[in-house]
Amino acid sequence: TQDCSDLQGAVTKCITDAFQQITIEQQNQLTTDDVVTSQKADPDAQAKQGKGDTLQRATELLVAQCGVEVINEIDTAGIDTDAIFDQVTANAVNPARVKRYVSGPMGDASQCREDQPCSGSEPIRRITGDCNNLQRAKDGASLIPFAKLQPPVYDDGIGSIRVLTTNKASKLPSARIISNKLFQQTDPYPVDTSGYSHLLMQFGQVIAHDLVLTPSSTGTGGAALDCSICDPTMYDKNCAPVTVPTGDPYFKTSCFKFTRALNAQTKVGPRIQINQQTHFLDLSVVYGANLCDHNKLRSFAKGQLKTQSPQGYNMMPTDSADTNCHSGPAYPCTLSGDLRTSLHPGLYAPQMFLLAEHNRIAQAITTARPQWPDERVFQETRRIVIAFYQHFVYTHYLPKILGSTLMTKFGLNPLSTGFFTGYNPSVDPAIMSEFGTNAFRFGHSEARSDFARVDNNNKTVGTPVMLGDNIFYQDPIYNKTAQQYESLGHGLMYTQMMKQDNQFSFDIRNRVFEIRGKPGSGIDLAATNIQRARDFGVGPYNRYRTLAGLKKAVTMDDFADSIPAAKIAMLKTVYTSPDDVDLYPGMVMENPVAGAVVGPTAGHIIGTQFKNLKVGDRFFYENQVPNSRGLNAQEIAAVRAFDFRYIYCAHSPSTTQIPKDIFVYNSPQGPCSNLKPIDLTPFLPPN
Ligand code: HEM
Ligand SMILES: [Ca+2]
Repeated sequence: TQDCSDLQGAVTKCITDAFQQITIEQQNQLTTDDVVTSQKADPDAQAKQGKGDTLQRATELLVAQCGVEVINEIDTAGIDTDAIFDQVTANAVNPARVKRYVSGPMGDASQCREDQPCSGSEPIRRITGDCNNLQRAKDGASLIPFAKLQPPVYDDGIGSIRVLTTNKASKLPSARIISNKLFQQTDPYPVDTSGYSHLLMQFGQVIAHDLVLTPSSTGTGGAALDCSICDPTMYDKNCAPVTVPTGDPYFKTSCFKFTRALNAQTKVGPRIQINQQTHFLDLSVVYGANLCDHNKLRSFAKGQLKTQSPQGYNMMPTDSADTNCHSGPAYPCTLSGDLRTSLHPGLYAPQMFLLAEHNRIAQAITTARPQWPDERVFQETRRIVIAFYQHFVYTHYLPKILGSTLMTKFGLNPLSTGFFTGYNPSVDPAIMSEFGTNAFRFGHSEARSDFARVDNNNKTVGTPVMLGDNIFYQDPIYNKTAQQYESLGHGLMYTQMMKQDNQFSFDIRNRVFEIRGKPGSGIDLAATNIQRARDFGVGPYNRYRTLAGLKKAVTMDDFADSIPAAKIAMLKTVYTSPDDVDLYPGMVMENPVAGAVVGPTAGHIIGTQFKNLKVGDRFFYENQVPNSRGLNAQEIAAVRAFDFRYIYCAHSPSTTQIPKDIFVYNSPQGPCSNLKPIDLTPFLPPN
């Protein structure tokens, strides 16, 4: 072994050994063709994994030899472990294999990235999110690591998934056991008492897909790891399948699949996860977060995004190469800015309406300014659509989720006149691990198993689409007798969502990714949320509730300031110490904040995130940042005057009336003819 006093030598030796070990392990990896995943890593993300895995192993070897303090010593000594990795792998015998490992140069030179240097005068945000921050060009860009509210707590201090209790004396219960005890729905299940519609759930998922996509680890050459193997001696180190107890009410196997988030660390130290979406609220869910995806979506004429019209319906383009798709080729899945659009049929209508409105505006601009080239029309349109979407999220979505107290506390209320002056380039907008893995997954509790199909008059036009039968099946979208996606769009407005609490619909808890006719072939999403937080090293609930002003619990009963006694009693059936309660169950058991959907802890994390997304986004629609092109006074007035409901009327031909508030299921209807398109005059300078 190497002498730890020669740090440089010890690091080099450990990286060399780690590289060798990982290379051999890769040859014995078990991969599979039939894994369906919503978290598929794109090629640029994949290119980072070999380096990440190698450096995690090197860190493990080094710590075993020199103690955990070595990580800090390396930093203090200024040793560039990234460079040592590059040296070591450059000397490796097999250049083809190394290519997959050396992510830095290869990843950055990818054709999918926008590499030109930042210039302060760029009129519109980039597709990849680069250069939003002029001091730190990569802030908020796609493929950049998640931020963290609290440092990660991996069991080994390096990167192993959290399986131990906080005092390390025993093992945490399996996430499925926790779900069985705490997350089952009563029958019938409680609906939301504020009268919110299922569309509030659905729109939340669109926002989630705009903000977060955590790529999963892959096997060699991008193959899917087989993480449904239950024997720990057999599965890859990047698998962490969830143990199913014997006698489980639904699953007959002893585990269900779970793939760890891809490790993109670039130096000796802890494991690091990245976001494949742009972190900003910028409709990357519609436009794509890298140039390769983006270019596939555009027609490159008149500013249009591609569409198609089978059976007379205006639809998104399809992706015949989508390996997740169970219903193709007869009913192909959808191509959009996010690979999860075909996850279930409820997502289609809201995403389609945004795309269709882009095309409507681009057409109007082209008609008014026929001399403008495609690129100019496209980007001007994109700028308008992102602006009214941001306005809608902060005006109509967030206040319902957070309530007025938290909206005010975090400074999230939109202005009705003038400009926001709080842009702060020192704020990192990055999505926080705690937000992506848990807090913003509160919406899973709102999702029903049944997605109603009704017409404009709320009359049934087909049998409800069951979630568990339709994960990555798109045939309901093509069903013309049941009015295609229009009836699902209406159904979302005219049914209640489930209450946001610790009850999850049967399909969310048992049938996500299930293959038709094969009960038990899917996963439990609520349990997966717990496992995902452990995967990221997100610590327990007790570490977070204090941030929201609650006291640190010493006994389980101390949770009484936020959790009702009956639910604390439930927590006691799975956890013995308050320090072990996972963040997700803690949050969904909290009483909601007055006027809010979520409780204080989720509310704190979500509020902090949307604050960072506002003050840390140079292109936020309310900004007038010196030397950056924001909306001018007339433009922002047009955005504020625009009623978002217009897009539900305009792009669903059978819709002639619309609820006063599309997020309130029984709110009075009014005619669509009262709603006007956005006034484009301010966006059309004379030339
Ligand atoms: C029918 C409804 C929904 C289904 C079937 C669904 C399914 C999923 C699945 C399979 C994942 C990946 C889990 C993992 O491997 O870690 C996920 C992640 C996530 N979901 Fe949902 N979801 C739904 C609704 C929602 C809603 C309403 C929200 C928010 C309001 C939401 C927010 C999120 C977030 C933030 C993530 C993390 C994304 C990432 O890290 O890549 N989801 N969801
Ligand atoms: Ca985004």
